[in-house]
Amino acid sequence: MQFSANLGFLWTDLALPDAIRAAAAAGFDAVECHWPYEYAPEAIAAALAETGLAMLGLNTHRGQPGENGLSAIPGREAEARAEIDRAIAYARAIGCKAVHVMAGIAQGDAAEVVFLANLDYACKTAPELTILIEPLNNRDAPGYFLSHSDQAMRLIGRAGHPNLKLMFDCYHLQIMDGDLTRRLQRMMPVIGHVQFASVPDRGTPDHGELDHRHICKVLRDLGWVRPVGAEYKPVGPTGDSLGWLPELRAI
Ligand SMILES: O=C(O)[C@@H](O)C(=O)CO
Ligand SMILES: [Mg+2]
Repeated sequence: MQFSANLGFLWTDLALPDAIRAAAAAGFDAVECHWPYEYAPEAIAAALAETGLAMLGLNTHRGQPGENGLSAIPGREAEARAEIDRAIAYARAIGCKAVHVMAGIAQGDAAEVVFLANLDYACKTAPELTILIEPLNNRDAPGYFLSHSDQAMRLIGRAGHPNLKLMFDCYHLQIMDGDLTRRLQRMMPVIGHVQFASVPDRGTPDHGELDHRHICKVLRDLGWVRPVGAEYKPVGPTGDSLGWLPELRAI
């Protein structure tokens, strides 16, 4: 298996270009991030070129403090699309192939209509990119519009864009939906990226209620060859948290 270091959680003590270098030195196959916007894209592109790593994904901006994205919020369409444009431009500038469009805190039919319209805009604006949507668990992200994988599947079906995919984060989906083996098998055709962390503490993928060796074997048997996102919160220095990597890499 191959792994991508999620630099939203790993090496957060370092500036993003140095975090990319640290991930390369630790043996990761790729990197991904959340919100890189405080860094000039040239600095990120240079670190990626220097290390040979790809940046697999980045997120649209969350909005004001306390917000968690704008794309499903009625009345905020102009801001949401400006953030989609900004994320797409940034992704293009650094050669990143996926943008996670964050829905925001909203509920109901009007939110769904707005989210679908904004996803349509993102998919048409950047047909060469993968546009990701990610169900988040409602303990960490109360009120977030998208919290179940079946809900995401319905939205992807209704949107009808081949570049709209599911971010299958095993951590969130174990909390919200469970049955991850069958869910991975069933949803594989529309999965654009996979992430994981232990449940319930969002720590290293070597303890807790999820067996990550099993998850990796399921992914391997389904023909998944892309790096899986290590999106966990290390307790101490990131470099001291990588004991899981050799065993899962050997699967
Ligand atoms: O799981 C997460 O929290 C992230 O993948 C994300 O993009 C939203 O914060
Ligand atoms: Mg995630």
